[in-house]
Amino acid sequence: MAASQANLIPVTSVEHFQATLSSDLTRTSLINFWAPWAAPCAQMNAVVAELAKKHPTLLVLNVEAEEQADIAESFDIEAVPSFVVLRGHTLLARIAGADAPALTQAVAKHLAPPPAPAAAPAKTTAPTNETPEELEKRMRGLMNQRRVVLFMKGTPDEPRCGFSRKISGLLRDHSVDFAHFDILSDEDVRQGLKKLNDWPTFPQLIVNGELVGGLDIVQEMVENGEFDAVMKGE
Ligand SMILES: N[C@@H](CCC(=O)N[C@@H](CS)C(=O)NCC(=O)O)C(=O)O
Repeated sequence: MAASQANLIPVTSVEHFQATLSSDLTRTSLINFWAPWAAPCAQMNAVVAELAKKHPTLLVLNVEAEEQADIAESFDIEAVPSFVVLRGHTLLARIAGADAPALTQAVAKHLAPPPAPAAAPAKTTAPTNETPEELEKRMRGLMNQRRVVLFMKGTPDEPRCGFSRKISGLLRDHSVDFAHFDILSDEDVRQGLKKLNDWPTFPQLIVNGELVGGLDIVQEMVENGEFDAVMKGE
């Protein structure tokens, strides 16, 4: 992604990132975590470029999340696009997903003096009155909605994590008929499935209502020839 603005900088290394941030600790910065394969990132990169143009005092750092994995990890970035607003090294706001109005608002709010006290906003969880039993029943329903179900970040057309992108691509390449569920849309299911299936990460691939595994397991199954038999029940 080319930088067309002096205040819009593609980050090339951890050292570059730290040096650029540290050059003025009073400045408000917007960090844009993106990936070249994610369509929502292309839209948001355009929004970010507009924000850089509109606010010349804002420092905008574009970080390609998988290429600069150390930086992404240090901000606990779990999916792209994700954004962090900082003043110096102080975290002012996090925005997950392609939410242009929220991003625009956060930038406007934190550019305006006086600086708000540092606060990491809580992740959004849909309010729910579900009991643990009801949640388990709902999760089991989701796991059994089709023979093969993929719990992933984003959707097969718009994945929001490299692992989810690879596994959904692999299922499509092998013509597997599968349903999917975006766990970023439901924090209760996201945390609940980790416990129910005793598996700490996503993607989670379910066949006949049972966890088969994540990307590594499925890739192994392709390599050792078990994949088609398990996925298609051959
Ligand atoms: N090696 C794992 C990689 C999956 C992974 O590390 N996923 C992380 C990042 S996308 C995750 O789901 N973390 C827990 C979470 O975000 O709730 C696999 O084979 O699937």
